[in-house]
Amino acid sequence: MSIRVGILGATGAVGQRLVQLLDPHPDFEIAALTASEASAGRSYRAAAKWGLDFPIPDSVAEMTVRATDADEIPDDVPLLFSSLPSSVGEAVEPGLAEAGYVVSSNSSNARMDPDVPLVIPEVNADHLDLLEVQRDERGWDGALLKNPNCSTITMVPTLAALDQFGLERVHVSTLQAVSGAGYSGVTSMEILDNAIPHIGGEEEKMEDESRKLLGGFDGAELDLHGMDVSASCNRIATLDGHLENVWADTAQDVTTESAAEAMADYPSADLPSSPAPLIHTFEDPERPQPRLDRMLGDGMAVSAGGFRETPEGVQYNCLSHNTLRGAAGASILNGELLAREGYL
Ligand SMILES: NC(=O)C1=CN([C@@H]2O[C@H](COP(=O)(O)OP(=O)(O)OC[C@H]3O[C@@H](n4cnc5c(N)ncnc54)[C@H](OP(=O)(O)O)[C@@H]3O)[C@@H](O)[C@H]2O)C=CC1
Ligand SMILES: N[C@@H](CC(=O)OP(=O)(O)O)C(=O)O
Repeated sequence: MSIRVGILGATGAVGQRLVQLLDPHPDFEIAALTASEASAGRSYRAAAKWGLDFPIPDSVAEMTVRATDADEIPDDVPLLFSSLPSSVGEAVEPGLAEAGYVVSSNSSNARMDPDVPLVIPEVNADHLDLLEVQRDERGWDGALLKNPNCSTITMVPTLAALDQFGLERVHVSTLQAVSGAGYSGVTSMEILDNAIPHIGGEEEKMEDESRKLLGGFDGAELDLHGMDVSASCNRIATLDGHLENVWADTAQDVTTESAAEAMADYPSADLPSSPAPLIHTFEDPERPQPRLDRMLGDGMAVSAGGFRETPEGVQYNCLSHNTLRGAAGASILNGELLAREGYL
């Protein structure tokens, strides 16, 4: 039987991707859509400025958008996917968890809170049990689970594959698509014929979140991974797909072949939205590219190529679809994990 789910921030860039991935989904059925007060009471068709290259699914087009408020969401909708602006997420997500909803959130608030699991199911599914600590500490019937930032999600599976060589330092420079800034984030006058060498807060998120994701969990507390991470984030004029240049310094010697093999062999998760293989590796040094490779694994795979040995480790490029694997698909994968592990 499918689980009834809600989408918070359903009219936005990520909310629309959630609609796309949930219509249909083997485990979930869309039962509620929320957005701001300006959209509440309108049909989804009228409220959403639909930006995907296929029609709004019939199942949601005439659904009435609700305000993002616990009183507006039916009690028989146990799981909420949240893609709200982080300031709104910060204001409403704890109240929803306290009211008994399990919230699988893509928004950046609370990602580094010590009792909030930050999860990529293929990398650190064991961190999910931090929810027991969260429920004990906060007295919640519901729960709050986060997926990481889209640039972090692109890089971390490749780092998880390399950690067998002893990761010590990581440098990363990103080339991020405009969809990452949301529909109103970057104007055409700012980005066409241009590149913007800074994305506010993004560097710090990559540096902190990757250490939490690759950290250890002993059943009570999380330890951050000991590697140093240094990031430089750049916006370029692609629509979807974040490309990243990574330098990984390792304690043990790593060859281009062993790095590529570790990534190609890195396992996917036994969940409906986890692609196999998780990481596509290319021998062609000109791949991966955003336009050619962002839809690998239905937009849920990571790809990597351009492997080169360096004096300290290995350098390579990696890519994933920022609004699918990096946002909506990441929250849904976490929802699938919550269902499998009995949290719903
Ligand atoms: N785009 C991306 O690639 C990624 C985005 N994210 C994160 O996901 C979240 C959403 O991003 P994105 O979809 O791009 O943003 P958008 O601006 O496109 O959408 C924001 C959504 O939140 C709703 N909203 C805005 N203000 C309020 C409010 N006060 N109360 C309730 N709902 C509100 C909007 O509703 P309305 O239409 O009514 O205004 C809309 O549904 C953000 O936290 C972002 O940082 C994370 C990773 C990647
Ligand atoms: N900042 C990212 C997208 C994003 O919203 O990230 P976060 O989920 O950490 O707020 C980008 O610009 O591509």
